[in-house]
Amino acid sequence: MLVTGLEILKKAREEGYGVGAFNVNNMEFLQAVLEAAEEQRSPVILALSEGAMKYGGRALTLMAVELAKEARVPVAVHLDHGSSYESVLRALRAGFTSVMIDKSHEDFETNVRETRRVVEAAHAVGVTVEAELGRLAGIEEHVAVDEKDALLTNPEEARIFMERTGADYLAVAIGTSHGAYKGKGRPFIDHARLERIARLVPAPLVLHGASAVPPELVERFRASGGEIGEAAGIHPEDIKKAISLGIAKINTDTDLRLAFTALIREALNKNPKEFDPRKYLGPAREAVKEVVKSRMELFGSVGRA
Ligand SMILES: O=C(COP(=O)(O)O)N(O)CCCCO
Ligand code: NA
Ligand SMILES: [Zn+2]
Repeated sequence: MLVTGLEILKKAREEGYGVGAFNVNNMEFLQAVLEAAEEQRSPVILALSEGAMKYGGRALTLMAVELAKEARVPVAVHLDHGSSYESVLRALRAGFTSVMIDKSHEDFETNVRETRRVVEAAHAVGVTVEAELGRLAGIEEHVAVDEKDALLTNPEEARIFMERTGADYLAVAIGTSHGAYKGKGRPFIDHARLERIARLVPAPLVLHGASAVPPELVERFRASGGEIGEAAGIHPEDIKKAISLGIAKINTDTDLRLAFTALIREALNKNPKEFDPRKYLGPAREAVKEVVKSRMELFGSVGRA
C-alpha cells in the first residue's frame, strides 16, 4: 500500500531497524525492489532522483505510484535530492508520498528558509519531508577536527534546524559519501557524532552514501569487463551500529547499479549472438532483487511489514 515516508520511518526509528530507500530508474529496478520487499515482508522506499525523473518521465512515476498502491507491503515513493521548490512541486503533483529538499550546500539560514517552504507545501497535501544538514564527504580518520566540523552535521545545529523547519526526517553527514569510492579501505563513520545528533533529534535519521560496494560485486563487475578503481563502501557493522543509534532510512543506489551492469555485461559476453533485451535485462533484474533482499536482512526490516 502507498504510505508516507514518515509512516514507514517513525516505526523504524522507534523499533530500532532500518528501511532501505532504493534508487530506481527503470521498470526492472522497480520490479526488483518491490518483489524483494514483498518476498521479505519488508516496508520499502522507492527513491527517484531528479535524474531518474528526467530519464523515466511519466512512464517511471506512473509505474512507481501505481505499483506502490498495489503492493502488499507499505511503500513510499520518494523524491531523492530535490534541488528546488519547483522540483518538489512536480513530485507532489506526480503523487509522491515523500520528498527530499536538499539545500545542505547553502548557508544555514537559506537551508532553513527553503526547507520550511517545502514543508508547508508538502504537509498541505499530506506528504512528508526529508531535509539535509551537513556535507556528505568521505573523511579519513586523521582529518583535522575543525575540517570535520565544517563538513559533518553539527548536533546542536541539527536540533535547531529540525525545530525551525518542521522537516520530518533528517539526512546527516557522518562520514559517508555517494558513489563507489567512499574512502581508502573502511571509511571512518563518526558514530559518536551520530549518537549526539540522535539524542537531540527524535525524528528518523537518514544515511546517504550507504552502499556496501562489496568486493565480490566489484570483482564480478571487473571480470565482466567493467572498469572500476579502488572502490570501497560502508562496512555492514557500521550500518548496523548506525541503525542502533537512530538511522532509520538507508539510501542504496551504487550497489544496485553495479549488480545490474555486471549481469548485463556477463550476458552479452556469454552470448554475442543474443539481441533479445529480456535475455540480459531479466538476469540483471534478478541480481538487483537479490542485492535488495540482502540489504533488507542487514537493515532488520524483514518481516516488519
Ligand atoms: O545516498 C544515495 C546513494 O548512495 P550510494 O552511492 O552509496 O548508493 N543517494 O541519495 C542516491 C544518489 C542518486 C543520485 O544520482
Ligand atoms: Na533522499
Ligand atoms: Zn544521497
